[in-house]
Amino acid sequence: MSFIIHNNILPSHLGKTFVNDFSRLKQVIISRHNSNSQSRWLERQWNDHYTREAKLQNLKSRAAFKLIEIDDKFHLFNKSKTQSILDLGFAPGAWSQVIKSRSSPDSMILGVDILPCTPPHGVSAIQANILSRKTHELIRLFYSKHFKLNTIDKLHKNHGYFQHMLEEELIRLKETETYKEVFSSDDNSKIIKSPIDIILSDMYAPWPQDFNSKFSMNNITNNAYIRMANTSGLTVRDHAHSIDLCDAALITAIDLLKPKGNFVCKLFTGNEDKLFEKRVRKVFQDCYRFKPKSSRNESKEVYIIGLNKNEAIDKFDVFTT
Ligand SMILES: C[S@@+](CC[C@H](N)C(=O)[O-])C[C@H]1O[C@@H](n2cnc3c(N)ncnc32)[C@H](O)[C@@H]1O
Repeated sequence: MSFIIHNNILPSHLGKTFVNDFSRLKQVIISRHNSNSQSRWLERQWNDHYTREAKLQNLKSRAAFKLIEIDDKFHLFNKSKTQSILDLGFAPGAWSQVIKSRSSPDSMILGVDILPCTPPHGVSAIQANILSRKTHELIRLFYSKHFKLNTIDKLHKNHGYFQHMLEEELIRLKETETYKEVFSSDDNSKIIKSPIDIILSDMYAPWPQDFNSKFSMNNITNNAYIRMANTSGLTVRDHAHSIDLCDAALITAIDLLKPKGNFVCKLFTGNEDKLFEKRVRKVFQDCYRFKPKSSRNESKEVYIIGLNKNEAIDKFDVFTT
């Protein structure tokens, strides 16, 4: 079914080519970028141990090592247990690669990103904005085994589904007898209200788009981003934007995570981060703040880990006190 998208990992010869041509490529690329800040950024990337290691291991980005460190410490993924795992802001897909390699083959892994991106092999993906309530409904549908979405339409098998297509699909689904039977039935056992074991969010400013892609100037994508990035002053904006996305991830966890489920959320620190941590403490029995070694010292990012979601949560209480 085309709602589930598979792609293939880079052919292994690409890794070898990368190593052989490494120095030459470095010179060419750095010399093409005149501005000091661009050159400094590129220089840092080339010299960074984790960036090089990610290339060698065919990982989509160095972000993979942050999740590896988080999992080594908090033991989220289980190879011998089927888990439902949601990766928010999954593009370009390094975390999804780690999740896939550390979880059981039967686990259901869904990536959600506002940008179009083909997920790693064995991972499913939708292109949608997590700030939209409809996205939550679609995620719930995905994990509900009662539905097989889009069995015929293969139009977007390489790029995922755009939000409006998913919404059209949802409207169409609501008319079907199966939907009415499951979601309007008094038999609660059929409804999987909170189907997910682990929710991870590494969301932040959209990953640069592939400008050769026909989707690169897609308005649906860019409008949503512009709406979110509406504060002034860079550090303040980074923090405010990050808190908005963290709250969106926390609401997703309140709505869709099973009791005892676990949560990981990237946060750019600032004057509101203690408040966010306080909110996480109301939802989970245990809450930790973790800075992986692979996260650069100069970066303001930290990861908030919520373990063992509480049974009953009063959303109003979480967000008002
Ligand atoms: C730092 S990247 C994630 C990297 C990813 N964890 C990996 O390992 O490859 C942050 C992602 O969050 C996504 N994002 C930002 N806002 C979003 C939103 N409102 N809904 C869904 N995804 C969003 C961006 O498009 C971007 O791809």
